[in-house]
Amino acid sequence: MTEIKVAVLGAAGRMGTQTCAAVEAAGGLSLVARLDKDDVIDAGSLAGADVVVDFTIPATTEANVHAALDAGAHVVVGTTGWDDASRGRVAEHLERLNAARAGGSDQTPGLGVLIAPNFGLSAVLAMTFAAKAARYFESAEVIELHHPDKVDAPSGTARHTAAAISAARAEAGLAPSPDATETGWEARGADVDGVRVHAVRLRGLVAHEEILLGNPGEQLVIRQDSFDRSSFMPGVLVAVRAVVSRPGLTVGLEHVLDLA
Ligand SMILES: NC(=O)C1=CN([C@@H]2O[C@H](COP(=O)(O)OP(=O)(O)OC[C@H]3O[C@@H](n4cnc5c(N)ncnc54)[C@H](OP(=O)(O)O)[C@@H]3O)[C@@H](O)[C@H]2O)C=CC1
Ligand SMILES: O=C(O)C1=N[C@H](C(=O)O)C[C@H](O)C1
Repeated sequence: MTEIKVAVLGAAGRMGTQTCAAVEAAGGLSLVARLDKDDVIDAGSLAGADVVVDFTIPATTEANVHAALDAGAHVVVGTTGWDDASRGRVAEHLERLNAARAGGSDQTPGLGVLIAPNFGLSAVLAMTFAAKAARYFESAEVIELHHPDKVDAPSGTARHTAAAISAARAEAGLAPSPDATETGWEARGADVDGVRVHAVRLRGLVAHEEILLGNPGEQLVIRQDSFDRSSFMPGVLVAVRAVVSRPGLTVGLEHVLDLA
């Protein structure tokens, strides 16, 4: 593929605006469609896009992905709100479409969907380091801090981080983090796969995460800060270029960056 044609969903939003500008400025990519709320997503409105990038809202992102796939496009998703069930439905959709393609005369590679809870390199590295360190610590908690216009909590990044910590702890045979709390559970944050996650919303912030790992007499703190949404753009462009040759479902930019 010489030039990758890109359509952006949620194009008028905070991330969509920056994504359109980044695609327009990038070599080898061209922006062919900007869609937002109330725009129909089909082959016509996507204007021949090879890759659709979704930065919309949790309530609509899954439906957007199915519509983009039905229009024959690969999809990069930054929107939050995904769970095992919604990811499973997208994986099934991809299997069906790609099996039909393989059986036909069309020899183009299968379609791919890349869902990345966070495109920031500092965040992807923080999650990777946390997953690697988790097996060595008795206690693990996550604090995510965001701008107060964010509609969901805990953040998709914190959910992904907690899931990775939880999997590492389970593999190492660790017991649950010690916690003698008997009252006031509402002050202990959300339970995400057995890891406590605390969400802060504060004017002036963009997107930040701290992973606290504790042992008797010591603590490891892993912290990342996105001070500006420009921090997400290199990762978005990496994902757009990668998804066209990654058939099926990929969750997490760490797989594309060979960090997994
Ligand atoms: N993976 C990552 O690295 C990052 C992910 N995010 C995530 O991306 C998502 C978007 O964040 P952000 O840009 O800050 O949010 P915004 O609210 O600024 O943007 C969302 C945009 O989507 C539009 N929209 C709503 N419904 C639809 C629809 N059905 N079809 C198309 N567009 C629609 C909104 O329109 P209207 O305002 O008119 O409703 C708005 O323009 C969030 O889930 C956020 O958590 C954010 C930053 C980084
Ligand atoms: O809404 C945001 O701003 C962000 N959302 C993503 C999330 O929920 O993890 C990624 C980043 O934290 C910014």
